[in-house]
Amino acid sequence: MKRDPQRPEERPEPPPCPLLSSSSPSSPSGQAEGAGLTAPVWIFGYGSLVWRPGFEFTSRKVGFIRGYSRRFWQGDTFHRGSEKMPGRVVTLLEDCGACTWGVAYEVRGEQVAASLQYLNVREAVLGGYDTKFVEFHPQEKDVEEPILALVYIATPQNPSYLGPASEEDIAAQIIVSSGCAGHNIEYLLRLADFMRYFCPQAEDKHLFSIEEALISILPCLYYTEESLEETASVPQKSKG
Ligand SMILES: N[C@@H](CCC(=O)N[C@@H](CS)C(=O)NCC(=O)O)C(=O)O
Repeated sequence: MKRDPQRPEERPEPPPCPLLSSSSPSSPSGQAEGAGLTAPVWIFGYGSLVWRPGFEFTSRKVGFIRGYSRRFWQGDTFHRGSEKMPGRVVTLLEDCGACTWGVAYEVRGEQVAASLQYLNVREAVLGGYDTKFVEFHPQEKDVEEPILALVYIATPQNPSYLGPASEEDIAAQIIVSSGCAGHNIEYLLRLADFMRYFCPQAEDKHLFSIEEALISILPCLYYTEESLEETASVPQKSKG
């Protein structure tokens, strides 16, 4: 039977997450895990993880990673889309002059295995993301050294990768997509809101151009009370 990589149950097994060691209770890491002494792990989120981590964490910091740009270039047939209408979610594009802002979460003790097992399913198995380690730079200046963090990146080799498209086409695809986690519009707007409120100093032309394109297609999303009153006060053109 032809393998359909789009179907989650048929997706090729993702590479094992480096931190989910199959350590036995007798091995040092197994004993540490058993005693809840696992070393803390930092997980960097830059898409839905910034507003819906979905796992328990000890602390979190807003900040950025260097050398990557955020792009709505990953298809999604589960969380924010379907097999017939794949949604678009974000991944990272290697871009040596760029920074991507997001949130790093610190997990400790039993939170480590629980969060990594949860994310392995949500991101790797269902989302097509791989894992790698990056240097995270907290926004707070009291932390000098960057923090090593795990990040989930969807590479062009994964079967759901969609790659570049115009901001207008991406917005149009987002407007018609929804999945098990909700509408793709919510995914875009919550990420844009996160950036506006928590990283107002950061630029993200790609994200805000898509949001702008979406508003021009769906202005109702962004009418405020005042603008509706203004519109109402505009004298109606006489039908002639
Ligand atoms: N790995 C990125 C993107 C994560 C992401 O958006 N993954 C999708 C998987 S396709 C997801 O978890 N969606 C859940 C949701 O949309 O609520 C991050 O760190 O935030």
